[in-house]
Amino acid sequence: MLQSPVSSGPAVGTDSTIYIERYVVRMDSSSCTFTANLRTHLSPLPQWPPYALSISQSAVAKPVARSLRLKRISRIGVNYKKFEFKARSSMAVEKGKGKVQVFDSEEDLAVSLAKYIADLSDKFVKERGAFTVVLSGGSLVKSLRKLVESPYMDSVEWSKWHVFWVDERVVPKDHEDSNYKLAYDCFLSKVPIPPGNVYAINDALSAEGAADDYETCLKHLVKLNIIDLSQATGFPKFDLMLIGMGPDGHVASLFPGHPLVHANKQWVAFIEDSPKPPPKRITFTLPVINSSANIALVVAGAGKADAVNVALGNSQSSDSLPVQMISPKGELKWFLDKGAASKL
Ligand SMILES: O=C1O[C@H](COP(=O)(O)O)[C@@H](O)[C@H](O)[C@H]1O
Repeated sequence: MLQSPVSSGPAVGTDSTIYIERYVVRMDSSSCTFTANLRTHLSPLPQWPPYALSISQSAVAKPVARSLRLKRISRIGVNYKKFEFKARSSMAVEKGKGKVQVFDSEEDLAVSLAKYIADLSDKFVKERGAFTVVLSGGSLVKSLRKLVESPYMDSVEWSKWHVFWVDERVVPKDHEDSNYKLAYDCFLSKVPIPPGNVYAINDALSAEGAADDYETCLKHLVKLNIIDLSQATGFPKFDLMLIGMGPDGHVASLFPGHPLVHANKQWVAFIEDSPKPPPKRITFTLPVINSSANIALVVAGAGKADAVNVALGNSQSSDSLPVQMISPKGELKWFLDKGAASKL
């Protein structure tokens, strides 16, 4: 089974043939599992808080799906092969609300996402000596799996990463609903990010307390220049937010029709009546999300096609879905698989 480009990822968006230097061929599956011994994993958790130590409709063009032609050319050795490779994604289409890329499969999406994240990591580490990354829960985390493979495992400067959550369920960190646990099992436990750079919520507090505590922590990290502050908005400016979307068009824990969507004062808000269980959660507010330097909206699966169509299609619907309210000061990039883009 083809797993990861070793020396360069497949460039996308052109008709041209792309030469991939080599692919690692493995028979095992890379999907994450949840069989880890959490107690062991949770033992090195950092203290909390760690400092006591977020189309122009006329411009919409239908993405053109391209087919994969994979032809083996030659290679020495068992694991390394050279392929003639046709890009597996459609052209990147510029829309008023960002750049949209549609991939033939979620696997191709994951390959491109890894390269995008690694490139941004390089850029920010060079520019400011740190990389602030905000994760979502849910299906987004599985799409990060290529980052824990070659070449990124060795090339990314993990020690410079600072990891946050755009939303978190107020449950113990070893609970199946915890976004922290999901990220830990699938991603964080496999990369050498210093535990003190992983900012989980204080799960001993109420939802309100956890939101206040998280906001206090963010403010402290702004003072330390670990997180940038947007001069334009006065809200924190994260280097990259990796945001998933629910089938109903919710992002973070901002749900359609919920008043929290309009919260514009606080950085971190709490919710105790989330329509999606569990009910108690904390979430970044939209002004924080939209102050990001970069946002990747990662959406896979036909079950989300309707919401994607509302957000990016030609329908004249009003701004009713939270995902439509993502409009960052920085760059917005959509990573869609064919299923998610099937109604565009
Ligand atoms: O509850 C949540 O849902 C969204 C979407 O999850 P998905 O599994 O449909 O991708 C997620 O982005 C968010 O972080 C999470 O708390």
